[in-house]
Amino acid sequence: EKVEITKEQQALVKSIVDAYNRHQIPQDVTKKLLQEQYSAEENFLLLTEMATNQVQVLVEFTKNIPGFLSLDREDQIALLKGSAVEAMFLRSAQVLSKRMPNGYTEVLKERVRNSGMSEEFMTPMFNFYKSIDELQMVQEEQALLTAVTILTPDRPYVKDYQAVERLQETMLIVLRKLCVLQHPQDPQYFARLLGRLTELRTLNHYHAEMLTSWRMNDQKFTPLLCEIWDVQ
Ligand SMILES: CC(C)c1onc(-c2c(Cl)cccc2Cl)c1COc1ccc2cc(-c3cccc(C(=O)O)c3)sc2c1
Repeated sequence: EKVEITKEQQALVKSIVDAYNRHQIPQDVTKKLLQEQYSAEENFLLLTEMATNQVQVLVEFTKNIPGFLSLDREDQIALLKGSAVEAMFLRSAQVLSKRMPNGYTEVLKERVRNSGMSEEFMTPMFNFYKSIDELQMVQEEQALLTAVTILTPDRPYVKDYQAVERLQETMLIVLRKLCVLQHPQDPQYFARLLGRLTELRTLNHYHAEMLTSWRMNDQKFTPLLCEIWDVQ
């Protein structure tokens, strides 16, 4: 059937993509990834700094998702806490995708591989990065997929499930249309995109274990990360 994006859907995509591009980790922070020496301690510190900055970026992006600020305040917090790790996997996946000649791909991969993280998390993590890279998402899809991830209604402690579901539904309808228009040769593209969200959920589980294994070696996180990940 002829897929058409309505005027208000176009406006929705524009506001989300603009927010996605407007809120990024400042260059003077990310360029440290290129400059600092390589040691497990230094790599862990840098990744901690990046994650902390990324959470701040994520909060600003989320506030620009139409309808988010009209949700119950406590639900807003529950959605951010529940989706932070998944949103950061999506963001770091974009940075690691070879398609973006951003100069960070190799150094970030190197630092993640040597940051005191145990081997058992590397495999699922880098499999995810590979599966995201294969999708070759355009920025509209990346921005909308991040919004869809944040607006996942079944996060712990969400009270008004329906309100969140309605917002997510709106995003999914637009995302599906974009996928059909952007990848006419691949009718399964949208389904594959949603499959990545399922994979992200499993990474959440690995990440929780990663945090405890890091804490065992008494690695320090920042107050913001402790807050959002309920550690320490
Ligand atoms: C606390 C820390 C040790 C940690 O614990 N788990 C994870 C994690 C790891 Cl390993 C992998 C996935 C998810 C998480 Cl959450 C991390 C590091 O998380 C991050 C989070 C976001 C970003 C964005 C970056 C980035 C670089 C260049 C450019 C840009 C850019 O946006 O331009 C972004 S690096 C980076 C590192």
